[in-house]
Amino acid sequence: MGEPTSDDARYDTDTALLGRPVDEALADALVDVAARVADGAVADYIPELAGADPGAFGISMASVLGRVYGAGDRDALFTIQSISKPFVYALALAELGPEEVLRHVGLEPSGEPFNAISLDEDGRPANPLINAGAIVTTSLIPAAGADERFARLRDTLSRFAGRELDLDEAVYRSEAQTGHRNRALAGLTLAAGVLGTDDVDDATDPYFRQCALLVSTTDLALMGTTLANGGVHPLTREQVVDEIVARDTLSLMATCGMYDRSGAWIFRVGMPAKSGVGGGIVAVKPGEFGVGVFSPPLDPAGNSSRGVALLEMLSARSGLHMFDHTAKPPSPTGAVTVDRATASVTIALRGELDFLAAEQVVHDAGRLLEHTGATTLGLDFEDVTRVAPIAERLLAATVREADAAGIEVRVLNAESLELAPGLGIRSSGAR
Ligand SMILES: NC(=O)CC[C@H](N)C(=O)O
Repeated sequence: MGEPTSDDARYDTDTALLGRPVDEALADALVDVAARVADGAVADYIPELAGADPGAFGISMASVLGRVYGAGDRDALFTIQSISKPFVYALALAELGPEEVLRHVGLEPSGEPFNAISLDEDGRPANPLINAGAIVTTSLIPAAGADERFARLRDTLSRFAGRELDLDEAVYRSEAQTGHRNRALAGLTLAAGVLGTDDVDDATDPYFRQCALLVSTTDLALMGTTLANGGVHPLTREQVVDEIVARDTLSLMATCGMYDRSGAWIFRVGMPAKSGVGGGIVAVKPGEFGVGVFSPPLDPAGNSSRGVALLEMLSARSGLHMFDHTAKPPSPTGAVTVDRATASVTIALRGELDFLAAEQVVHDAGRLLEHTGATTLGLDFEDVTRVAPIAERLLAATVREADAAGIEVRVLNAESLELAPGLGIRSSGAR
């Protein structure tokens, strides 16, 4: 094993200097919200949930670099409930592809409660995050029967969390005995021809069990971080789902994750999220971190009252909204080398090249060529971490323009970036 490094700092931060200020900020936020918000009621339509401690309150946060922070009841276990839905949807997308999944369940916010009888004009539930759509999604997971289907779901949710998740047998049984409405929703979707199995129990039984998996806020934070990190778990480093599947899942969470409060949620908090009637919420800051919160009393929409208030406050205080204005990024143009003897100029590029960065590079290159009279332009990609497709197209078009104007462009050190050869940016090899 050797000395622990930041890469295996599991469930801990690597230094007190880094860990304490974040933990303290989260603890302060809990105290603030606990003093202000006391409304809501613990879910009791699943009898076994009624016994939850209404005072339990916890939060965890995990960055894509694998550092984990938290405060309050961060280790308490509760059932994941509907927070399982986006992760099962991710598995369905990965297994069947978006087109096939879309034939069975839609992409539209329903504006209705989580347990609504929802079928669109094609007989599909509005989206995979309300019960009807989630039950259909579960039914699509290829398996020989309910047991195998649940084993696959549990395995996937466990990979997202980075540890083996256990089942709360009592909550599962309690919902299986009383979940008549969910069985009815499954029956309706079977009649509409969109359920993936012709046995209703083969859909609802694994669904009830996926909802009864036990998680802590830390598990939720890490599950969210895996989505934030392009599908790669920040600690196990496992690619749980493809980048595009993670993106698709976050899209649904942004539009449908909080049921008929999804509009207000994205307006106020501005993060893709998913709630569950166990009192948990997961929220994601793409590219940065995941947050898990837990407080059992629910608002009328079935979202944790304190959880919603806490995330609203953190978003406002810390500027976490996905549509916050971002400042101009640092210049993508680093060191410039001019070689008068060979009439060449070389620009060292750096960071992630998005449209704005590519625009800047093209602008800077044009100016340099004008001022120096150089006829060869070197673009050195050594310190570039990624080239967005739109940036690649802009650069490729510029290379063609330059070529027509008699300027030779040399692309250096771009081997690891997998630039599309057809676009005309080809590496001339190392310097
Ligand atoms: N909103 C939820 O968390 C609902 C999940 C719960 N298992 C149900 O189907 O009713």
